[in-house]
Amino acid sequence: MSDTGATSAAAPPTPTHAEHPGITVTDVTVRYGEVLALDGATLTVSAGRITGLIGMNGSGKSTLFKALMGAVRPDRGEVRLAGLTPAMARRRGIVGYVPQSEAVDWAFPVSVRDVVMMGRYGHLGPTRRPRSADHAAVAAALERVELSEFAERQIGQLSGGQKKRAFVARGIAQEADILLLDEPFAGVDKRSEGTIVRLLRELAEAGRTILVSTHDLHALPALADEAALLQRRVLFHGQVHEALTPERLALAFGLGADSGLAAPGDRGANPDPDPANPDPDPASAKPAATSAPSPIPRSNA
Ligand SMILES: Nc1ncnc2c1ncn2[C@@H]1O[C@H](COP(=O)(O)OP(=O)(O)OP(=O)(O)O)[C@@H](O)[C@H]1O
Repeated sequence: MSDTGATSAAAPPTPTHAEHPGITVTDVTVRYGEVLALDGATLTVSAGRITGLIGMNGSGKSTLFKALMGAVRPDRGEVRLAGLTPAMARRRGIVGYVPQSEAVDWAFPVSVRDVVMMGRYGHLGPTRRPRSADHAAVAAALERVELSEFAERQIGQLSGGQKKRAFVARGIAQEADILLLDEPFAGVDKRSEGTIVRLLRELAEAGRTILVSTHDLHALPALADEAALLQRRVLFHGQVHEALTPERLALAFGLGADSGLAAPGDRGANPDPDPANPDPDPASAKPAATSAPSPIPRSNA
């Protein structure tokens, strides 16, 4: 664990797959014209761990995912997935991606089964036709996310949570070593959230490397082993309960430490969330009833 700002300048040599099967982001800077989206971001995600990536709107979370998927090329620095460049990792089917809902054309005429089958493309033989093993893998993935009965539905006709589960099933069918999930809980009902959290924990225990961006700090202790606070660069990376202190959250969300922004573990002092805003976005959250800097207990310890 570390407050990583001080260490980001020293770029370590690129690890090989054998040395590091997870994700390494080394001193990555990304600009969109005049906009500096990432500024020397450095992060290591170990295999078998789930890391929550948290930061306010515009802090660079999606840009980091795009860099990991090779959709944007860093101006400086490098990313490696299992020691490979994004293009190589994608070609080898090592990395699975659950995109933000806004990034998907839900009107596209594909069924839920088709979407999950996309995860099998890297496994198809020269004929590019799915074989019985591929159909079986898709059926098993659909069952794991509890979507078997929706398999033939057009993907856009699912609820927000079901759509996310369909993309998680795609990653499961792909058997990807590394899973990237951009805001998997946005617009998701509690049942879907619970299903996704449980599945990701199972996948991590099976050795997968998982990076999840989320605004839902309350989901984080049950979900993640570690948390990384992003504000163009990684301000802190360590145990979840160490990241979710009022001081560190204030740093990441650009508020004064005395703003009253409470860590999820402080919920006990305010057990009934505002029914109009049950899962407040911390960037816009009104001050909670307590500002006591008590670290939260990890429920996955
Ligand atoms: N294609 C683009 N062209 C120009 N600026 C962009 C582009 N994409 C993102 N940005 C800017 O880069 C910064 C980082 O954006 P990014 O989408 O990575 O943030 P984010 O943390 O994912 O935000 P959110 O939580 O709102 O999804 C923002 O200032 C954003 O306006």
